[in-house]
Amino acid sequence: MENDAKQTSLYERLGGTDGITTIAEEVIDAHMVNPSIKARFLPLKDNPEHLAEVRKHVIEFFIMGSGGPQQYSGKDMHSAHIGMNINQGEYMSVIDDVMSVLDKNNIDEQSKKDVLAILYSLKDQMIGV
Ligand code: HEM
Repeated sequence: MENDAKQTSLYERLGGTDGITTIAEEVIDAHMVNPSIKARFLPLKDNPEHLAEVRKHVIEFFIMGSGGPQQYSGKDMHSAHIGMNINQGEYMSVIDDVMSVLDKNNIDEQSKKDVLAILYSLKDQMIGV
């Protein structure tokens, strides 16, 4: 019973801090080469300090959002994406990249569904804002 998926936090199922750090890094790397959204992310490479900060925030966000022991120190999702006028297609591309990286890291189906539900719940904070 203790090892039942429902008893294990999403944070643990994603591999804890080390696993989530890898996942978050790979998601950002995937965005940088995804033809539909790379134009949004490639400019971050011009400012490595800022990119390092964004990477740190994305890692913290995943850890905190999955129930792990991490305070998120970045902007709220509306403030982080305001003025970008992100559309549905771009939002789906981000989700696609996340799901591919979860597959690559052998994350189970239930955990993928849990991540999808969290990302979906944030949709209105970043689309068209
Ligand atoms: C559910 C989906 C998403 C989540 C959870 C998410 C999460 C985040 C987080 C945590 C940050 C860091 C904020 C900070 O440093 O304070 C960030 C930044 C950013 N996001 Fe998203 N994001 C999502 C969707 C998108 C989409 C669809 C796009 C555009 C295609 C996008 C483009 C960006 C960019 C360009 C930045 C860097 C902003 C900056 O330079 O400060 N995000 N996102």
